[in-house]
Amino acid sequence: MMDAAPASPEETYSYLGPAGTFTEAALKQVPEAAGKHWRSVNNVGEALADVTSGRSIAAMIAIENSIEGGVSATQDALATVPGLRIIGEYLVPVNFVLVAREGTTLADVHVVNAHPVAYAQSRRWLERELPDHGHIPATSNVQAAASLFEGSQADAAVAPPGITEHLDLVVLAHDIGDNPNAVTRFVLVSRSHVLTEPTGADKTSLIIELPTDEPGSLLAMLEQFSTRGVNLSLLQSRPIGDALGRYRFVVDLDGHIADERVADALLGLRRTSPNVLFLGSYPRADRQEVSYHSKYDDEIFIEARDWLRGLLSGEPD
Ligand SMILES: O=C(O)C(=O)C[C@]1(C(=O)O)C=C[C@@H](O)C=C1
Repeated sequence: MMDAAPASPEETYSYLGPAGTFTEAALKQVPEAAGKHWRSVNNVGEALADVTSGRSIAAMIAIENSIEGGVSATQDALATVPGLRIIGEYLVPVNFVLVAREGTTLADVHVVNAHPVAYAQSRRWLERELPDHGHIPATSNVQAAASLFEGSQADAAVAPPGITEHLDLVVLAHDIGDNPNAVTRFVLVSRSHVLTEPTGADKTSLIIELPTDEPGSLLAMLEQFSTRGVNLSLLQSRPIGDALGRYRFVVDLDGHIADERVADALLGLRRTSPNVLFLGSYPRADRQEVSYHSKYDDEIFIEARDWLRGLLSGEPD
């Protein structure tokens, strides 16, 4: 299965590796990926480039952590790399251990290797137990640990609990994450433009730019959702990067683009925002059915449209 080349692009899934990362744990939740070739890559950009170049059918990437918030590298890549669609969402509980080479004790640890998102989630423990430690960033949690064998300056690494199944390391401390209930949300990204079927328990992801220097434009954007009874589960701003004070908004909403209330909100956004990027509608990881007021049912929108069409074609009302 994993890393057993050669494999056709249709049979290949890219993920942040090497084996043992939380990203790999997320990919294990995808039934269609079972038994296929899993290509280990070093960063989100490489994973998405695999998809856009046709090297892989899909890539699994981390998009949000319950402690650290949105993964900015992922949000920025999705905003700028054209032709991508999110086709699935997966949740992985994240928990960390501090590992070192055989013979190391906690008193020997002065420098720690860690993925930046993992480091941010273990910061309180590290500052308490190793107050003068230095930090070397790693491309993934497993790579942080692997680099202890590759001449790294670090004495220890922050890694997933299963790391000792892959590498010959000792655990210096268990459960060093600042929050035992931390969860990372992953998305499966494909270049397919085929929409996933609505399930009634869906999420839609958008990236929206606002008109520059227009007072109230953020409120106008939010009204597109509130007037159609559409609930948002994520609203985050990210700098566009071309000038100070210019932001784009990353939005996740409850519902599918095939739902009338969501489609109507999208039409409103398209009219009022200079740039709306549709990243996809896909089943929610928790499979929880989306609830909304009955006045936003599909039939209500369809009836209103039929009424207008009738008026335009001269039918009696
Ligand atoms: O390094 C890993 O194990 C990953 O899967 C990456 C990643 C991330 O990019 O956020 C995933 C989950 C954790 O929150 C920390 C790191």
